[in-house]
Amino acid sequence: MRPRDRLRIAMQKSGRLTEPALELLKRCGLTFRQSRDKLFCFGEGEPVDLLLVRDDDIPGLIAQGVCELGIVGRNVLDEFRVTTGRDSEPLAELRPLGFGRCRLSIAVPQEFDYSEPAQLSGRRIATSYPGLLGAWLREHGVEAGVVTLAGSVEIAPKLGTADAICDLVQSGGTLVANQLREVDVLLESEAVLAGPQALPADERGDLIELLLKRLDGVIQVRESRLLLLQTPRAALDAVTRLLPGGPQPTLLPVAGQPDQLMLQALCAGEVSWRQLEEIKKAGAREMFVLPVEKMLA
Ligand SMILES: Nc1ncnc2c1ncn2[C@@H]1O[C@H](COP(=O)(O)OP(=O)(O)OP(=O)(O)O)[C@@H](O)[C@H]1O
Ligand SMILES: O=P(O)(O)OC[C@H]1O[C@H](OP(=O)(O)OP(=O)(O)O)[C@H](O)[C@@H]1O
Ligand SMILES: [Mg+2]
Repeated sequence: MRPRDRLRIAMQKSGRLTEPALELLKRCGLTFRQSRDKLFCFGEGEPVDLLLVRDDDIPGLIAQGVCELGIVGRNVLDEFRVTTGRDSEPLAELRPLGFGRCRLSIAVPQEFDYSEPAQLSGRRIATSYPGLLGAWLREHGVEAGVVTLAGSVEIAPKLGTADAICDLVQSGGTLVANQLREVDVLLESEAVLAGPQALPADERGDLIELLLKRLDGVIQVRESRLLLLQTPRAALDAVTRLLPGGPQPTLLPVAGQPDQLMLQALCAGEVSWRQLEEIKKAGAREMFVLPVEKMLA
């Protein structure tokens, strides 16, 4: 029997999600003793250990109870749930983590005049996600051939083994390089924390709760920006209306300029150049957008 008082988290051993996942766990106060070429890393501070595996294995490891949590792309988690029929089973997406963003899309050769899914009827579609693709085709009442490939899916149309593909897209560079065009999105994906719908009724449940609280704090701070600006009192209403969401701004007087105010606002996300330009048009100036390192309300 394995001890029930330590938690195991599975994550990708080597790939796109490895560095950001480790960084996130570190920010949550978790550090690990073993070197990264090992499969198992013993947690130093908290009783939380790491399993370093292929990302495709993560949902199965959680479902089998080998580990309690996993950091994995939503694309991999949902593919597992669809193909194993574990949609309603207690394998849940506990938190979106905000990195590894990409989408699972249908792409066709440039010359394919695509306007709707029905045009895929009778065609062959190459993919590494037969479960998600099959579900999408059924949903749209399309009968198409699904050609399952482990990788290099984008080459299939050129080789004549498929008429279209269903693959991950981020910048779109891979599609352009292969004269393909993205025409439909099946799934918006990012790394997620996967785990049990119902927490284990032992120490591990308490640990998961603690970790989720820390994670929420870390994610909130990571996505927060502090906006500082100066505005004439007369423009305050207009400027305030344009501020990206968040709590009420703090206002401070500006020494020697009674008609001016210094405004400080915590924004719950990126502040774009476009938003800044709009705020400036409303009368603000001396604008600064600062990242937030730590926050204790
Ligand atoms: N171009 C991309 N940009 C951003 N995120 C991506 C991109 N491609 C894939 N991802 C996300 O990152 C996850 C891991 O991608 P990676 O290419 O490292 O996986 P892999 O080759 O399947 O690795 P493994 O060896 O663990 O099986 C994907 O499942 C997806 O969620
Ligand atoms: O839209 P883009 O920014 O081009 O990204 C999409 C590509 O990234 C991933 O492949 P990856 O680069 O991991 O190559 P691999 O699957 O061959 O390992 C994915 O499978 C796509 O091919
Ligand atoms: Mg993989």
